[in-house]
Amino acid sequence: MSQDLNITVAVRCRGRNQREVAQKSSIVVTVPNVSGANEVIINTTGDVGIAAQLNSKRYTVDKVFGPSASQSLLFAEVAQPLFHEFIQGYNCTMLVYGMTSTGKTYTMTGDEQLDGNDTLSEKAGIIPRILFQLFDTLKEQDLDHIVKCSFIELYNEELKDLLDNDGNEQYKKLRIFDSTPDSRNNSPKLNQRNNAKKYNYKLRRTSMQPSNPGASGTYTTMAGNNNNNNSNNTSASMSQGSNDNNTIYIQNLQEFHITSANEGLALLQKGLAHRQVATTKMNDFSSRSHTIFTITLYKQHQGELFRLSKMNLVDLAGSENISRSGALNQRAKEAGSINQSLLTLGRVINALADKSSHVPFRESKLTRLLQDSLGGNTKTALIATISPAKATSDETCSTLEYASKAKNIKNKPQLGSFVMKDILLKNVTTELAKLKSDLLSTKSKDGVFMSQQHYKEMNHDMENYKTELEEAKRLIKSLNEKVDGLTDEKQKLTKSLDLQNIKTDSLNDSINELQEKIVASSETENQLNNQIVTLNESMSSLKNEIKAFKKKELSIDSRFKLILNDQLMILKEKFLNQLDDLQAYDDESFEVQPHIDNLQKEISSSLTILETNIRDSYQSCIGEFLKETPTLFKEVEDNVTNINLLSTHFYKQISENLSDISEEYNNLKQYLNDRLFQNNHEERLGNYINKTTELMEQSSSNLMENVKDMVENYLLSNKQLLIDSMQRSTSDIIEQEMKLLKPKKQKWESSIELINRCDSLSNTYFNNMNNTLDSTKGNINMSNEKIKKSVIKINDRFSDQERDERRDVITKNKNIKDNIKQIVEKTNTLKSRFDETHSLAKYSVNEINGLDKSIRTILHDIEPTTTTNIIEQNIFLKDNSTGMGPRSKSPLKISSNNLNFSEVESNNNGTKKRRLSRDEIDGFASTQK
Ligand SMILES: Nc1ncnc2c1ncn2[C@@H]1O[C@H](COP(=O)(O)OP(=O)(O)OP(=O)(O)O)[C@@H](O)[C@H]1O
Repeated sequence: MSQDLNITVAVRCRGRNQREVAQKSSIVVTVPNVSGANEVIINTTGDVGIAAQLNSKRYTVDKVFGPSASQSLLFAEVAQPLFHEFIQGYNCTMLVYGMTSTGKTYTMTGDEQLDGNDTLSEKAGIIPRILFQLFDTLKEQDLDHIVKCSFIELYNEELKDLLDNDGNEQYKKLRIFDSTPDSRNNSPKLNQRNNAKKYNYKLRRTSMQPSNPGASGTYTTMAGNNNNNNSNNTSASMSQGSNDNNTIYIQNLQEFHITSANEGLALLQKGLAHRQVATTKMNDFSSRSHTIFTITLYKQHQGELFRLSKMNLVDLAGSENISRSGALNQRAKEAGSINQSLLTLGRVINALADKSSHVPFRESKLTRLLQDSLGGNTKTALIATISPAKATSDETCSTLEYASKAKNIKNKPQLGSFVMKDILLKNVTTELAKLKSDLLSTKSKDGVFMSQQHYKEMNHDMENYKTELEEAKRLIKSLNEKVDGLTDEKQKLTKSLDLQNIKTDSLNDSINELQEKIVASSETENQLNNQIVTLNESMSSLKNEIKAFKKKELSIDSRFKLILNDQLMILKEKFLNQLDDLQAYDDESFEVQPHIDNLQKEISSSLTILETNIRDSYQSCIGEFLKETPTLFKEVEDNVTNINLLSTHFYKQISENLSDISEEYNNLKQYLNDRLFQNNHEERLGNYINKTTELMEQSSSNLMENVKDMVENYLLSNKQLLIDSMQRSTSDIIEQEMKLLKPKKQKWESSIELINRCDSLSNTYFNNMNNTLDSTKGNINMSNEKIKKSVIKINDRFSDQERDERRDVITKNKNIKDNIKQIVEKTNTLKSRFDETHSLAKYSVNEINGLDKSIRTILHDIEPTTTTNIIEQNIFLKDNSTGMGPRSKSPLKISSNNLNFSEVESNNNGTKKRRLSRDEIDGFASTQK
């Protein structure tokens, strides 16, 4: 007779997670740090002190575990006792229940991976630990045994075998059946089950093949207690509550025979991989389904007798507050389904706790599956997981409510049924034989040896497979066609992509070329700038040299003026003085004409040489100017021409490049329009590309236009700037120079006029002097004649004696003597004066030579420079054009041939000579200044 036993209820409270810490959600749950209490206190009011104690809610359970409770502690305290029952032959169920993200999966499964030494990690949950404990215990007990596993999922009220899938998504549909003994007897399905006729014939590649008995049967019970001891154990009825004979069966559920904990772990991992998990606001890996991992144990009891027991390990999906979890669409649907099934579970718990006459097991699949575990024949433990945070205190209260209620549920645990070894063996052998036979038949293709039912099922399966195969073939064909089409398209696209790549490459090349050209252009531009700088420097040096030249010119001018004026004045003064002296001897005459002629010649030749020298110096100076100026101007002109040429070349190159680019763009556009995406089904893409191309083209051409305009404007403005600045500076300089030169020229011209006037005055002076000398000579000759005639008369008058006497008389005649003496003295004085005049004239010639030398030195000092030549040439060229150029003949019209030093005022007698008045001399000097 079985004893009623309460469900064991434990509460596990984790620490606050990162989200709760981030939300600054305070801790409202009081639990021991590790374990040791059986009460959970929750203060939802926010009171402190005694008020808090009074107003807090208290929930009593069997065991309470705090945040520091380890997985091993939980296993030891809650799972291990139940495991012992299981190994004794009891059917056991362990459930984890609680709000989402409170640690249900962590508690039930935890870290299921093995470390390098094939041992479990500290974080391993209950299932891995049970598997290891089981095989360790079986090994210790050294009893014959068979262990099998199954893994089911309840997702959105749909049952799924998590171990069924073998790489494809086709799951066999699982169906729940429950039957009374009557229905079992009458049910064809039950008959099938009883006869162990239904097997899953799917061959397994691993050692974990579904094994008979029961394990591979189509019908599997959730509870191992089987009232029908004669059965082959593929069916097990389980007593539940008052209805002992109500049993749950799951059609098509597969069980896998395992021989080690590792194999069980592998199955667990495989099933978990297929479980519905999603990320929610509350949990990154939230389980969206309920799962049940079942371990079935056939353990040798006594002799040939084996005991069947089952351990159901249930990980429920978490209840969640949809508004808080932020679930939408699929997640919201899942949450609705989860909450619905949990609500039913809660009602079942309530009904069982309240010992209600009606327990709503059938209201959800979850409660139907757990029918035997809650109030049935199993030993059950429930672990309620909670969070300590205030944010979830409502859900925590609700969980604790159910947990404390569940504590009141009483089960009637029963030992599992016995199975005879021979039956087990027989079933296994039969199954093996069938499998072998099927295998052999298949291999030899000489027929089929199987039951009618099996054959029908096979046929049915075959038909299904055929249909599936046909569908698959059709699918493959259509997929192949699609693949072909896609391959063609891919090839076309690849080709066009290649072409496009080539075009892109060439475009890139063009762009690179253009960039190089732009770089070259910028270099040219730099060169131009440098040339402009050099030109500017030349201009400034030219200005400086012009300034220096002007200075020199001024100094030459002043020195020349000074020398010319002074020397000429001195010369004239001397001549005039001598003329005065000469005129003092009015009536005297002697032979001075040859000296005067010589002197005249010498002075004339000196003046001619002086004139020639001055003219030569001036002409050589001007010649230097004229020679050098064109060179510089030619250089400047060449530079400007070069700049022009370079600019034109650069502009031409840029224009060519721009037209190349524009052509490339046109080609690309043409190509994009004509060749790319011709397929109609790509129309939208084509339109889009065309639009994009147009936009690209538009923006590119805009860009190019901008660049072109910019470069063009830049070049033009540069060119214009250069020309303007050249023109401005040149014309400024020319203008300035012309302005400065104009008075100079006038002065030069006036000085030349003065020299000419001086020349004519000299000529007059010389003529006068000649005339004076001629008349003096005439007077002297006349005096001579008179003397001669007087002597002849005297001679004629007296004889020789008389002549002697007369001579004596004459000699004696003091007057005559004195007269002759006077005449001789005068003649000597005149002669000496002439000598003096001659030497003075010589001195004057020397002076003039000195003057000539000074002028030469001054002119030699002027080093004609290129820049002055430029300006001079420019000026003279300009003057030529305006009729202001240099005279073809020297302006110095000094004629030495007609050089006269005195002006003779010819009166009618031709004897009266006039001296130049002092006023005339002063007037001449002032004009010279
Ligand atoms: N006691 C604990 N100690 C350490 N970490 C824990 C504990 N409980 C839960 N966690 C961690 O909290 C996270 C959520 O846990 P878990 O996924 O097990 O919650 P759940 O209740 O199964 O949630 P859901 O119902 O959404 O599936 C996991 O990262 C888990 O490792």
